[in-house]
Amino acid sequence: MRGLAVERLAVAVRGRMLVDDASWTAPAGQITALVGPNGAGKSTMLRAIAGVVPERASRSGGVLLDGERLDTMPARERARRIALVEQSTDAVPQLTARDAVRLGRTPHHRILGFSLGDEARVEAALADAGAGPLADRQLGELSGGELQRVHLARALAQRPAAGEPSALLLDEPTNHLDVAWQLELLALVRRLADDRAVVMTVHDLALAATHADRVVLVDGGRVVAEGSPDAVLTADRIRSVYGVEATIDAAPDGVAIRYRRMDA
Ligand SMILES: Nc1ncnc2c1ncn2[C@@H]1O[C@H](COP(=O)(O)OP(=O)(O)OP(=O)(O)O)[C@@H](O)[C@H]1O
Repeated sequence: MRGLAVERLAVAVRGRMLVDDASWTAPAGQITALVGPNGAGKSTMLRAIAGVVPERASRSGGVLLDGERLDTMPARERARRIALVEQSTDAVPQLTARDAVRLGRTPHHRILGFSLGDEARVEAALADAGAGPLADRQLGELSGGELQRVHLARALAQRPAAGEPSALLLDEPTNHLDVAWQLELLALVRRLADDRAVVMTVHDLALAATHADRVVLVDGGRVVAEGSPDAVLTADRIRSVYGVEATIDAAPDGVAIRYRRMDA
């Protein structure tokens, strides 16, 4: 399969399973939404795929990109293929947005360092993520949504040349974004998914059902279901995983979901 395959991934800290025997796929050319309650293990899964695990954690299982094992690949090579955009990347406040995005090109540097081609990729990534006007601002003075766009630009700058297998992992990318920027971001993510696997964690199940091609539902570190949004996001599953009643309706431009408490 072209894309990402997660095979029996497990992450444990002091005997506690944060990710528990999780297997799922994210085909290239599609957007896969990773959904589940707070603490379900979504961020831990994305980080483990990118090769990052908590201190003193043990990890097992495999991750393949286009059939090639990522977990045994040298870190630099893996960093060229997998870009992870996190909710709260430890940003250096004095860095300008452009410099932060330049860091995304680091895994591609050869001995001579930054090339003109790298500069062009940085400017294009800033523009694609809607962060062009922010390029000379310092990270410490940006709003949450502005910072989110800079993080996305950095991941875009990191991606390899077209045609090379790659995956983009986005942890709550719509967080902090106003509605207009959410739609911009989702359109951009759709374009990026054209030739790569894109995985995004989201809490908004209607957004996942409307914009993702596939949904992976996790709970307690385990995969509860995976497949098309309408197969995975049923009222029964939402009740058993989130403990709320849901009414799911087809809307002209996607899916609308209303929630109420079980005892209401
Ligand atoms: N460094 C760590 N050490 C120990 N436990 C951790 C660590 N990081 C996360 N956890 C625990 O792992 C579990 C999964 O956390 P994770 O952040 O992956 O969940 P999530 O699904 O992304 O949640 P949310 O929707 O709230 O962001 C949680 O119980 C969390 O407390």
